[in-house]
Amino acid sequence: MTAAAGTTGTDLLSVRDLRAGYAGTTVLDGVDFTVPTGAVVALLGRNGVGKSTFVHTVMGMLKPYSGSIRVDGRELAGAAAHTVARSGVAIVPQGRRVFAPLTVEENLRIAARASKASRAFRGGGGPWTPERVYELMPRLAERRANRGDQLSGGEQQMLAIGRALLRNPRLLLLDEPSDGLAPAVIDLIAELLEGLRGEGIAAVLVEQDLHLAFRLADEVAVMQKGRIVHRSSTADFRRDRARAHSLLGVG
Ligand SMILES: Nc1ncnc2c1ncn2[C@@H]1O[C@H](COP(=O)(O)OP(=O)(O)OP(=O)(O)O)[C@@H](O)[C@H]1O
Repeated sequence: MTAAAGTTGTDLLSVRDLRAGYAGTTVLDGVDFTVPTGAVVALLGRNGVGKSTFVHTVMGMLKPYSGSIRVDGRELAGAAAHTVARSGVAIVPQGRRVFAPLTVEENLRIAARASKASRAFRGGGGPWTPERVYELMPRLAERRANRGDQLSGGEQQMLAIGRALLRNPRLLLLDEPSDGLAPAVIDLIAELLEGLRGEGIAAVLVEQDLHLAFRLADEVAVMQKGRIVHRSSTADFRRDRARAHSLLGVG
């Protein structure tokens, strides 16, 4: 992932005037959002403003009422999740959601099979395989015979990231990877995600942990009531503490 703030490259993800919600209620109320190719954009905001709803809608897990979602120029609003996945988008869902009764190895093999069946690899540091995931995360290699529900929260998060990588994504949607993890474990996850920067994978990082967001993101966007109300480089956002406080209620 290369530094992106201020770059003039094309946007890998371009979302315009996106409206979505549940059973007729409006949660996303005209979201405009972009991710430059290879960049990491943190999506911040207080609880309940619609961040998870946004990533679910981009992933095709929730159909939007209206608006545009383009990945590499291709319109995907309303497309099914498997079609979005074929376009190179993968999600690491909040709460991890690994297959609890299956081993680490089985979780990874299933993800690898689904990926192989659906599409070809498209660039970067070679296709992801379970072996490559183990190289990146030796902890998972040690636990390969353990069931999903026998893993620690941090190991489950690694497994969820590994499963997403096996989709060979160009764009990762990370929904609160720090959720429920101890600070030392968050640090491990941060190191892992930093290690991916060389792969050229772009990311939307939904995070409540500002330290983690600032450490990983090139740019910051803030959502309030289903709209993006602020966008800047991470460096500018960090400098303007008063603004961060007014937008997020933190100092
Ligand atoms: N499956 C659902 N059905 C109905 N309403 C939902 C559903 N999921 C979320 N909502 C509602 O949509 C709104 C936005 O929720 P969402 O989870 O997207 O917010 P968020 O910014 O990700 O919050 P958090 O940081 O707490 O996860 C909330 O009012 C929530 O109650």
